[in-house]
Amino acid sequence: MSNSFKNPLSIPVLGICAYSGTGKTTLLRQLIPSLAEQGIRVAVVKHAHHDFDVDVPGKDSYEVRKAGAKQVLVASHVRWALMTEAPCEGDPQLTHLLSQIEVDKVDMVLVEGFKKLTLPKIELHRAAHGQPFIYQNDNNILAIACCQDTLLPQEIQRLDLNNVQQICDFVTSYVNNWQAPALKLPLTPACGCDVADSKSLSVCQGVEKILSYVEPITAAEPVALDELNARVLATDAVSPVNVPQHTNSAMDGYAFALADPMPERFTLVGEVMAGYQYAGKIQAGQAVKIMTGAPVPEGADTVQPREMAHEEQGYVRFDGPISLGQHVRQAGEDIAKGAVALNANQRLGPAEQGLLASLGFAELAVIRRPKIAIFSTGDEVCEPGQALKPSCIYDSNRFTVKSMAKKLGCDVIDLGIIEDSEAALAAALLKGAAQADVIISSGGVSVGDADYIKTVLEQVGQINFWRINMRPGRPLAFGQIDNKLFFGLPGNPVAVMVSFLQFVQPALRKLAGESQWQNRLIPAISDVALRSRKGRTEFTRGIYQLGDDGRLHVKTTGAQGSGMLSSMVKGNCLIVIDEHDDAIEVGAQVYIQPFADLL
Ligand SMILES: Nc1nc2c(c(=O)[nH]1)N[C@H]1C(S)=C(S)[C@@H](COP(=O)(O)OP(=O)(O)OC[C@H]3O[C@@H](n4cnc5c(N)ncnc54)[C@H](O)[C@@H]3O)O[C@H]1N2
Ligand code: MOO
Repeated sequence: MSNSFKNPLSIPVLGICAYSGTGKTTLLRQLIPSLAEQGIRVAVVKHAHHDFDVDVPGKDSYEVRKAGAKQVLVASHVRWALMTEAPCEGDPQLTHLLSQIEVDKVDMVLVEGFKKLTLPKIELHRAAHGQPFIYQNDNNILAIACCQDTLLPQEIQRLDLNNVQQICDFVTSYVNNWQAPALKLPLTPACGCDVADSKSLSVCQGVEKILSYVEPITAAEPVALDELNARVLATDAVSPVNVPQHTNSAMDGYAFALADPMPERFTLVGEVMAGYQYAGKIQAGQAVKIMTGAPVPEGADTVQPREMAHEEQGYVRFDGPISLGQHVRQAGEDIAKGAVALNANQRLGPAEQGLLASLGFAELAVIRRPKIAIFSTGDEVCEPGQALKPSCIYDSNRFTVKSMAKKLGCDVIDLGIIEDSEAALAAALLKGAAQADVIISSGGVSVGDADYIKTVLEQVGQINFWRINMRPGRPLAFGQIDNKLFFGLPGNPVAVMVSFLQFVQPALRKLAGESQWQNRLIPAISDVALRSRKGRTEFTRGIYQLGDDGRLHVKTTGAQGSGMLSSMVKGNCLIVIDEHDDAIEVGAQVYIQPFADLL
């Protein structure tokens, strides 16, 4: 039986497998120097029996470990070793062990043992030992090193067990031809939408289909600078001025013309404050006292900060090295007059507002806000603030959806809770279509008896009911009512938010005129083992933080029920488990979508 293995490193990993006594260590001792001659620096991971020890009783490192230290790092100027007490059931995890290797110090890893893992291997075989071949039950064997008289099928690459140079050439060629697998990001066509079967769609197929129906709004309106947050620019913002307007000083100090050789001291001829200008021209050997932001006078090209200068009786002397142009901000160095400061179709936030203010804009043309009509369905759903009826729940979906839509700069029309009746639903859908660009409902898209929405939707528009290969958020209805977009999100509160983030968000951004937007994916190290199912993208709520190793680490928020909104509150990201993965081991890389963009 073989266990799946994914190389977490950016260098090749090659196994050497054999029954014990075949001569693995003897071969490694000869192979490693031969590889070194080829310029290949080798790391070795060796599986050992359970009570192995690298230390000797009596040594300080041994004694402190025996005293209970979970890790002991012993180091000299030539070598260091980290000993970690890590009792675990079964074999140690090779992926985790490999992540300890410093890939900038070696070119490949040879792995001895771990023969059940699906890593590429060379099998060592000695017929005289009477053991069976490993390759017959392991299709990861690249070559067999055996004695000359051993019979092997033609199709197997044969190596001479007693010819180290030949084995070295094979390994060298393997290393030289090895290519790191192409980066497969989840949620992109490259991730292999092929996994989806004919009855269901992968997440990227769903997004692609939805976006093909979205026509960006082009209508624009002038909006005051103060109100531009979350709006999308309708036209390029061309700078009417240079920023900064004048070449000015970045320090409180002295402005002068750099000379070679430098005079011993400069004659102080004046002082210039921010907001004022020095009227004259600076001559060789002269300096003016200058404040941060004040225009550098004509003739001066360099500023020395006050801390590096000594002023006495009308003169100034400078300490330390001085370079031409230091502490001088050139006119237009941030944004030049006539340059495009912000492109059309860019979403504006605080930084963009500040930049537009710095150019003197008081208002700008932006795309009109998309109008979104939102309602919840279900007789069990109650309005917050009212007494909760027996067997009912408060409506949370309308509030998460409204809030996310508002953050995306949409105008929200709240159609309330619609009872489970065909007439009420039809009326709500038609009202939404008459007033809004997009209608979003939640609930009633699965297969429950009271899911009237399906029948009604078939009457009022062209709606598709999809099964998306994802969790949470499997059922999704999408279509058009009177040329307005309709999203029927699933009822479960976490499923609503995840479906909104994956499907509604890109649609609303495109509708609002925003171009080139993509959900952000950031690599992080998983501190926990994660499970999924091949063919399904899993959106696990996670908490990411910077680890002590300076890398981003993530763990789950705990229980992941699709009705548990607390998981969205505790979390700061979704951990996206690709549809090709069914298991993520501790220490493996995963991708996360931080909530920072929207939640
Ligand atoms: N036999 C099957 N049952 C279910 C399937 C399935 O494939 N076969 N899919 C499950 C999945 S996955 C989801 S998600 C839900 C989606 O069902 P609906 O969209 O029809 O939603 P409802 O049944 O109306 O509600 C599901 C759940 O969510 C609660 N809910 C509904 N609206 C709100 C709201 N506004 N605020 C808070 N909570 C709400 C509702 O009470 C239910 O508990 O179907 C599964 N079942
Ligand atoms: O969409 Mo459902 O259970 O996947 O929440």
